[in-house]
Amino acid sequence: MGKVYVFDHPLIQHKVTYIRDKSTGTKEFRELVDEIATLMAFEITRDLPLEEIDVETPVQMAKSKVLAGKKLGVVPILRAGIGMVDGILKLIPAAKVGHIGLYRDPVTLQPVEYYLKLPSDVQERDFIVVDPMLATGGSAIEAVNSMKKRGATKIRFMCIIAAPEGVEALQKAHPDVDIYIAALDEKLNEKGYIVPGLGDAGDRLFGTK
Ligand SMILES: O=P(O)(O)OC[C@H]1O[C@H](OP(=O)(O)OP(=O)(O)O)[C@H](O)[C@@H]1O
Ligand SMILES: O=c1cc[nH]c(=O)[nH]1
Ligand SMILES: [Mg+2]
Repeated sequence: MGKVYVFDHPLIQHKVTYIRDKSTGTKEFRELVDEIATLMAFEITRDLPLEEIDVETPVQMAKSKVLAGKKLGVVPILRAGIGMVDGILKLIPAAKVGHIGLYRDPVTLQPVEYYLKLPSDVQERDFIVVDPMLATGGSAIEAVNSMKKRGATKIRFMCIIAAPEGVEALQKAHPDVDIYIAALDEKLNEKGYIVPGLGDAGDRLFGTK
C-alpha cells in the first residue's frame, strides 16, 4: 500500500492557513501555493539517490556527491496543478514537465480528460504528479491511470490538501503510489468539496468562478 506522508513543517502549516482564508486574494493565493510547493519539493526530494564524482576545487581534487539515478518528471493536473510547478522547478530545474488536463464533472464528480502530453522517455523517469487538492481521488487516479498506460512506472503524488476519502481511494487504485500531503482535512461535503478545505483551487489560483 502506498505510504502517506503528511508534512508538518511550521512554514508549510503557516502558509496553508493563509490559502484556506477566503479573504486571501488571487495574487497572494498564487504566491503562497508557489511557496508551499517549493517547501514540499524540498521534503519530497530528501531521499533522492546520490553518487560520488571527482571534482577539482581551487585547492585540490576532491570526491563529492551529485544527484544520481533516474531523472525526474513533474506532471501537474491542469488547471490547479499548474500553480505548483514553478515552485517545484526552483529546486529541481532539470526536471521535465508533462501535463494532464482533467476537470471534475460538477454533477457526477467524475474526471473528464481533455489534454495529455508527457516527456517521451517516461520509462526512464521518476514522476511526481501534482495537484493542490485530493478530494474523491478521481482526478489523481485517472491521471495515474493515463501515465501508467503510457509506460510510467515510478509515480508519486503530491497535493496540498487531501480528504481521507481521496487518500483511501488513491491508495486502493494505485497501491504503488506514495502520497505526500501538506494538510489532511476532515471529509468531503455533499458537493465533493474538501471540508474545511480552501474552496476551488483552480478558481482561486486563476480568479475564475
Ligand atoms: O479528487 P477529485 O474529486 O477529483 O477533486 C480534485 C480535483 O478537483 C479540482 O479540479 P477541477 O475539476 O476543479 O479543475 P480545475 O483545477 O481546472 O479547477 C482540483 O484541482 C483537483 O484536480
Ligand atoms: O475542495 C475541493 C475539491 C475538489 N477540487 C477543489 O478545487 N477543491
Ligand atoms: Mg476547479
